[in-house]
Amino acid sequence: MSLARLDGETLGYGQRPVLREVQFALSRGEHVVLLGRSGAGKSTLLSRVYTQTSATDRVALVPQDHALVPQLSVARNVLMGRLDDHAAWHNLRTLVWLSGPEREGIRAYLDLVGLSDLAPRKVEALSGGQKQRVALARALCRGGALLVGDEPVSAVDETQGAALIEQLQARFDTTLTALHDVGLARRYATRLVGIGRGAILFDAPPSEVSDAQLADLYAA
Ligand SMILES: Nc1ncnc2c1ncn2[C@@H]1O[C@H](COP(=O)(O)OP(=O)(O)OP(=O)(O)O)[C@@H](O)[C@H]1O
Repeated sequence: MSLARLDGETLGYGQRPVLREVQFALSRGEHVVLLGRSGAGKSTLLSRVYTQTSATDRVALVPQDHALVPQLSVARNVLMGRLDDHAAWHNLRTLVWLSGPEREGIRAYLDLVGLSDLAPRKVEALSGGQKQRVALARALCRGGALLVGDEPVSAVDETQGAALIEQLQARFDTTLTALHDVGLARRYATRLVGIGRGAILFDAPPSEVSDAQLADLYAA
C-alpha cells in the first residue's frame, strides 16, 4: 500500500525547478535511501514527501540541522517528539516537571541511541554527534508509520551509523532517508534512488544498482 506518490510533479523553489517531473512512490515496508551529490535535490524530495505523508499519517522527521532547542535539556528535546499529542497545559507542565514514568520512558529512548546518562544535560553543551542522537531519540519517541531522515547519521562514525540505522529500521516499518554513505545505503536500503541532473536517474533495489551508475551519480 502506498504511503506517498508523486506523479510527474516538478519540485523547486519559486520559479526555479530543482527536480523535474518526478515519478516516485513509497510503499509501506520499504526502506528507501536517496543518494546524490550535495545540492542534487535530496532534501527537496524528502520535504515534499514529508508534507504529503504527514497530512494523513504520523511521520517522524530527522531534519538535517536536527531542529533541537539548545537551551533545553536532552530529556525535554526528546519529549518534543510528542508535543502534538498533548494539550498546551501538559506540554508547559513538562517544561517544569517530569513525572517518574516520563523520565523512564525518555531514558529508554536515550538508551537506544547510546545517550543514557545525558538526559539532564542542556543540548547546547553536546557534541555534533550527540545532538544528532538526540534528534534520533526524539524521532523514536514520536514513532509513526514513517521515518523521514535527512542525513540522520552523518555526524557519527560508520559503525555507530549502522547501529542507529538498525534501531530506526527496527522501530519504523517504513523509512525514507538521504545518506551520503553509499556503503550504509547499499547495506540497509531495500531501494536506492539516485538523484542528479535535476531528475531521478535510477530507482532500484541495491543489487540492481551498479558501481558504474553510482560513479556516474557522483561525477554528474
Ligand atoms: N529554501 C530554498 N530556497 C531556494 N533554493 C533552495 C532552497 N533549499 C534548497 N534550495 C536549492 O535547491 C537545490 C537542491 O537543494 P537540496 O537541499 O534539496 O539538495 P540536497 O541534495 O539535499 O543537498 P545536501 O546533500 O547538500 O543537503 C540546491 O541548488 C539548493 O541551493
